Amino acid sequence: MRSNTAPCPRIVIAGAGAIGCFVGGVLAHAGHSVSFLGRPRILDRLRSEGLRISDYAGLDVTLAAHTLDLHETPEVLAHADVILVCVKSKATADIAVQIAAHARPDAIVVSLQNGMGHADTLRRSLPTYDIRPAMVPFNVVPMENGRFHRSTSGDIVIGSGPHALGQTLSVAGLRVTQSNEIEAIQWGKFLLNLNNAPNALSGLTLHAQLLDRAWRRVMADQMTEALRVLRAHGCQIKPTTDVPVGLVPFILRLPTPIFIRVAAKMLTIDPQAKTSMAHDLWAGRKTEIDAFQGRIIAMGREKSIPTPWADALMSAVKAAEQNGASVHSPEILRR
Ligand SMILES: NC(=O)C1=CN([C@@H]2O[C@H](COP(=O)(O)OP(=O)(O)OC[C@H]3O[C@@H](n4cnc5c(N)ncnc54)[C@H](OP(=O)(O)O)[C@@H]3O)[C@@H](O)[C@H]2O)C=CC1
Ligand SMILES: CC(C)(CO)C(=O)C(=O)O
Repeated sequence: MRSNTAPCPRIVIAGAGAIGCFVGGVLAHAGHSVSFLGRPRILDRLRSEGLRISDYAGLDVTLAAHTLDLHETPEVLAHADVILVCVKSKATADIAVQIAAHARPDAIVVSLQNGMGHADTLRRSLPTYDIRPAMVPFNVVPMENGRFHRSTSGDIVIGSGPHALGQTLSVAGLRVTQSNEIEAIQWGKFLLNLNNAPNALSGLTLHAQLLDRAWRRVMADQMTEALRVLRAHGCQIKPTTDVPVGLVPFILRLPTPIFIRVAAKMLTIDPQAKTSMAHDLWAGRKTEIDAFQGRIIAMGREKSIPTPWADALMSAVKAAEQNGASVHSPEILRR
């Protein structure tokens, strides 16, 4: 970034989808200069309807179409002080090449993606850039007519670095903090993302899935399996909530009436929320399963730890990607 104190950096959203449109919309609404790089599928809707951003706390704003700076080609990256990478895991290497081709060398590149290792992928093409991994704790639901609704709470955390970027990006409706422990924080979120696959296969909203004990047991069992693998690798894990990670599987296995009382905070989700993988799978798009269960399978192999849950969920999601999504029961996955 040109200056440590640049009051209003130019921000480019690299990948205008659910997270990119919501975060970019909130920043633009707060007065930041924001450009959106995305696909016609999304941008055409924004051109005709504007960008509507809403959240669980009552935010509901439409940014008029003529105020939006929308781009389908990467030349816009040349104007960025800050690039927020909001593409899915598999698109990271491609966007890194585009950033390398167009962005200024002093642009700060922040990965707002789920999964581990995206900062490293970006660094391979951008070895001299200030690259910041980040963790987005909340869910954004892409809705009809160019509306993006944030359905859960939490602050974005970005890795510490030379600029007080968290402060710059914090605006009304969106708090961004910085941390020296970003990798541990990302592992904490990674554990939650292991539920993206069961949620997608269940066909349920997150709220309905959490109220179903059989699905909660699936979540608990695969989290226990993943914790064994991550601990064998010595990974530091910081939970995204006040509950220690080791306790979460126990809480998930509780009978539903007790779970509802103990985990009231976990159930504070808007009724329409589904994971990003659910949206992809049911729209016939490829998912991020390789970055989630795929990672556990690979890490398990390295330590000769069997990962039957990750294997089963991987197979079910790959089959659904190939043959079309269908509603699964928790019992089918248990076989
Ligand atoms: N949705 C959510 O609630 C949350 C998502 N995340 C994470 O954030 C990341 C983004 O997720 P999400 O917003 O849901 O994803 P989306 O698929 O909704 O948005 C990404 C968009 O970027 C586009 N894109 C990909 N490559 C390029 C490119 N080179 N140039 C222009 N546009 C491009 C994609 O198009 P195309 O599909 O054609 O490639 C897509 O429209 C993921 O890692 C996800 O796990 C994190 C927290 C919550
Ligand atoms: C739902 C949430 C916030 C956690 O699993 C998410 O990260 C996603 O939808 O990808």
